[in-house]
Amino acid sequence: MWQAEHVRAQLSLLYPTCDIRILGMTTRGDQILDRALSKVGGKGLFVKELEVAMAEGRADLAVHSLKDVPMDLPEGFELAAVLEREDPRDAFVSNDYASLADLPAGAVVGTSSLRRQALIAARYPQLVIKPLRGNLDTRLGKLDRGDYAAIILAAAGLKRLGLPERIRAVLDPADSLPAAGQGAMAIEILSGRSDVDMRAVLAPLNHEATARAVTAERKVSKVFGGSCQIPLAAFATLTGDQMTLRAMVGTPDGKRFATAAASGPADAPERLGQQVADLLQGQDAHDILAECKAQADAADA
Ligand SMILES: NCc1[nH]cc(CCC(=O)O)c1CC(=O)O
Repeated sequence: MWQAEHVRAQLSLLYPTCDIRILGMTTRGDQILDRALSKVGGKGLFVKELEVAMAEGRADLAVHSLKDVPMDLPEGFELAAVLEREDPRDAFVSNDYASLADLPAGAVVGTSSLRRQALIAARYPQLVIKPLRGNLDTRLGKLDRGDYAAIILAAAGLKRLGLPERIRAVLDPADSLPAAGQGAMAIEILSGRSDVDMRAVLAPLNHEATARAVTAERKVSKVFGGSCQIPLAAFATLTGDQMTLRAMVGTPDGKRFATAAASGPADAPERLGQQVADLLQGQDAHDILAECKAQADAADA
């Protein structure tokens, strides 16, 4: 809702005579809270209902966290704008400890993200990772109740909701490489409407540097099937007209990783994404993916 309000405010400034209303919606991703997203089957868990609303003419655009948007949208939909990125990093949140390194052996860390789980297990094998789902308030509530010694959240969500003081430490991307698209919002529309050029309407909201970075990141994710079922990270940074992209795939237990990085012209983000994905494939990414599947099957059994 914060994100929708943010877009509405920007559009109101651009188009003061336009009446912009928010149609609040709940998605399957919001409703199913007893399972990790990696275990809830299907793609687009946070976007499908919004697409249905657009297809039925009840909404003209949908505001998403880009991290939750599938790499391939259903036929007839497209992303019209990517907004300037908020902090892309993961945040360490705790009432008692200052950082992951501070936690005693056996301390319980909350996250339902396979990526965060793998990264923590690799660096801090003495910690215990337990699932944590729900919106931000729910997750913070569970921490405050004492269910966890610490939890890991996206810094972007905490900052947007005015809770930056809950961040005890931001995780350095070198230790905890962000998910593709983390911290960025995207606006989705129906393609090819004849009555109004929505792309042109929304173009002023597009942030070109962010759009390029996330295009490279999402390309890596796409090559690996673009799902929440494997620990995958991809993070691009821009310096002038050059882009550097780093990515990793690993196993949920944190025992195996493939990592890769490359730089290239910022105006060819897909090529850079493919290049980094190829570098990952050149390592034992294939084996790692097979092992992810084995670990998921074992966890389900
Ligand atoms: N469905 C999970 C999700 N999707 C986007 C964000 C955070 C906000 C962002 O990345 O823009 C989160 C929560 C989290 O990672 O803690």
